[in-house]
Amino acid sequence: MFSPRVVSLVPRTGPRRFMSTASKLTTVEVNDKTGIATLTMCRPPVNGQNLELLLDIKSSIKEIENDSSRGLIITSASPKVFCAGLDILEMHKPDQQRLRAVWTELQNVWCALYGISMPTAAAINGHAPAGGCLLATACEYRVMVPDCRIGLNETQLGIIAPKWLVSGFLNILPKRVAERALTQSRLFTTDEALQEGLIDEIANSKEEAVEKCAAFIGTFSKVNPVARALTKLQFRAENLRQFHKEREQDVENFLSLVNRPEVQKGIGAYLEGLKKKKANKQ
Ligand SMILES: CCCCC/C=C\CCCC/C=C/C(=O)SCCNC(=O)CCNC(=O)[C@H](O)C(C)(C)COP(=O)(O)OP(=O)(O)OC[C@H]1O[C@@H](n2cnc3c(N)ncnc32)[C@H](O)[C@@H]1OP(=O)(O)O
Repeated sequence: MFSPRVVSLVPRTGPRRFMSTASKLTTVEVNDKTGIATLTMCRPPVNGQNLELLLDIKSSIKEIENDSSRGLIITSASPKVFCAGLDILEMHKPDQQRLRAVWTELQNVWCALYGISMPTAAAINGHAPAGGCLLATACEYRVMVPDCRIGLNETQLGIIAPKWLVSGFLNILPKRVAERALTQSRLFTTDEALQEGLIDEIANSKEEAVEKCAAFIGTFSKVNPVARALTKLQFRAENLRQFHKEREQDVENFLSLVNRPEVQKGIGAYLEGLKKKKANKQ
C-alpha cells in the first residue's frame, strides 16, 4: 500500500533534515546542535488522521527513536490547525478493513508516542480537537498558540473515547475536570487550557512554541538519561499494560460503535455541519 521510506540526510553542518517519507505526510528535522527532532504533520488542510497520516506519524516516531535523538517535538505545517483528529471521512460509510486499520494505527501512534523514553513536547500551533488532543497529551509538555481550542469532543460525535485514549488527559487534569470536560465535549480555549493545566505555556507563534518545547527538553540535559527514561516509563507503565490487555477488544468496540446506524447518522450530520460552516464562511 505504501512506497518504501526514502530517507535523505542533508549535511551535518547546521540543522540536519531528513524527509521522513516518500508521501511526505510528515517531515522530521533534527537540530544538530541540540539533537532534538521536530516531527511536523503535513496533511492539508487540517492534518485529518487518515490511515496514511497515522502510518507516517508512527514511522517517523520510530525513526526518531532509532536515531537516538535527545528529544521529540511534534507540530504541524498547517497555519491554523495542529491536528483535527481522526479524518471523519474514514468513519463515514467506512470500508471495514480500512476502518479497522485506522483504529489500529491510531492505537499504534499513541502507544509509540506515549511510551517513548526520550523527552517529548507538543508545539500546538493551532486547534487540537480529539485525536489532535490525544497526540498533545501523549507528550510530556505542551506549548500552545493563542485563540485556539483543545480537548476531547468525541461525545459530540456520539462516540466514546476509550480509557487508553483518555489516559494522557488524565495524567494532566484532575479527574473531576477531565470527567466533566469529556461528558460535555468541552474544547478548552488556549487561556482555559493554561488555567486548567492542560497546556504548560502559551507562545505567540509556532517558532516560539518550538523554542519553548526545546527549552523544556533542554532542562533534562544534566539528568541521567537512563534514570530519566525509566522514571518516565514507570509512571506510564500501568496505562500501557492496561492498553495492551484491551487493545484487540478496543478495535472490536470501535468498529461496532462506528457501524451503528445512529452513530453513522450522527457522523453524517457532523460532516454536513463542517461543510455548512465552510459555505457560511464564503
Ligand atoms: C468503550 C468503547 C470504545 C469505542 C471506541 C469508539 C470511538 C472512539 C473515539 C474516537 C476517537 C477519536 C475521534 C476523533 O478524532 S473524531 C474527529 C474529531 N474532530 C473534530 O471534531 C474536528 C472537526 N473540525 C473542526 O472543528 C474544524 O475543522 C477545525 C479543526 C477547528 C479547523 O477549523 P477551520 O480552520 O475553520 O477549518 P474548516 O472547519 O473550514 O475545515 C477545513 C476542511 O477540513 C475538513 N475537516 C475538518 N476537520 C476534519 C476531520 N476531522 N476530518 C475530515 N475533514 C475535516 C472540513 O470539512 C473542511 O473541508 P472542506 O474544505 O472540504 O469543506
